Amino acid sequence: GMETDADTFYRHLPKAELHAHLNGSVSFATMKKLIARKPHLNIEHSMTAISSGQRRTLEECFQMFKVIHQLVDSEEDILMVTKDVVREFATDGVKYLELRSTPREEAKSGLSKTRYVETIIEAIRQSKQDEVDIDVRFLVSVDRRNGPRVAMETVKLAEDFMLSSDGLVLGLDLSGDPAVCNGKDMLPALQRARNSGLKLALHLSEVPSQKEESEILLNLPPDRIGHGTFLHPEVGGSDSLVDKVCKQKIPIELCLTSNVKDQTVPSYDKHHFQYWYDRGHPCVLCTDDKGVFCTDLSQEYQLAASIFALGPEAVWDLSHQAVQCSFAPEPLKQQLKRRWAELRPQVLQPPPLQ
Ligand SMILES: CNc1ncnc2c1ncn2[C@@H]1O[C@H](COP(=O)(O)O)[C@@H](O)[C@H]1O
Ligand SMILES: [Zn+2]
Repeated sequence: GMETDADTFYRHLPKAELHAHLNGSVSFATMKKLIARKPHLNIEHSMTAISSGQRRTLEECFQMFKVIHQLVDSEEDILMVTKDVVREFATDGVKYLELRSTPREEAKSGLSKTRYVETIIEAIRQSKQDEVDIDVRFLVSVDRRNGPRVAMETVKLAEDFMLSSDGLVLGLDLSGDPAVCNGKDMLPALQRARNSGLKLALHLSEVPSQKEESEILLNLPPDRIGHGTFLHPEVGGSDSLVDKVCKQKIPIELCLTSNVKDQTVPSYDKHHFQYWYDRGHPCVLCTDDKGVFCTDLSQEYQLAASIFALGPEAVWDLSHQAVQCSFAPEPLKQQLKRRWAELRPQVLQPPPLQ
């Protein structure tokens, strides 16, 4: 449809995306190219994305990732997908992106976990060379489904890349189906990651009844929390969990459309953004899986503003705060903050039309 002034404001607003899973971020255009490469799989776009107004269960979402993984299973695919995703975030006005992905080995295409990460790093470098206007860093994901042994291997892989990637690999993400595997078993791997200087972004309390696990993981503590949907007492969490998060000022990555479409939150206006934002807690709006949930970061900011009645200044402060919550080293944070300051007058007080 037509772009309104509001659309323009949110697209021009400089943004930092801190919670984006690579294979969940594949756009419709890229999906078409992948499906054309592998017609024998008989995959249709409706099997990899939840269009507007539709909902699925979290379980169904994890089925979708399996389908997408069939389509993205070679070095060539990963290179294309990463470059496309980076370019799309840049087009949406994202100036800083922390991309995350689970290293996978694929016997069929001869892909190893090391090559998987190397290929993503190569795609990030190529995007920089092509002068795509965005700084990209990478977090290595641990899929809880694969258990503690693989988690430890993944941490070692992440450590190696942290030291050899010129600062592109900054941290570790714990994700995957929360119904599978107790996060407590991941503790040794996560502790090791933390001790070696990897930043930790952990999916926490994405579903109810993970109180005990969240208590334990919050003691690490993580550097950021993904979702945290069921941490507060009103939804079955506890004061003790909220206290831990608040006292340690652990930023929370909030993904509105993701949570509504996968039905962990009943509706946009009931989203826990409100709870944390009202307490002045650091909140970061993110997309989670822009491909699967058919959204982009501009849309997430626009939704939050309209549902929680945020004015332009408040929206600006949110996007500015996201830089502070990032894992970027201090000089890059300062550079990004200067960028934000330069763009501010154009975005908040656009010059009058000629
Ligand atoms: C919707 N809520 C969510 N909760 C937990 N984990 C999620 C997720 N969305 C995505 N992932 C994690 O990211 C993987 C896909 O990207 P990569 O292959 O790693 O790039 C999924 O398989 C899952 O492990
Ligand atoms: Zn996620």
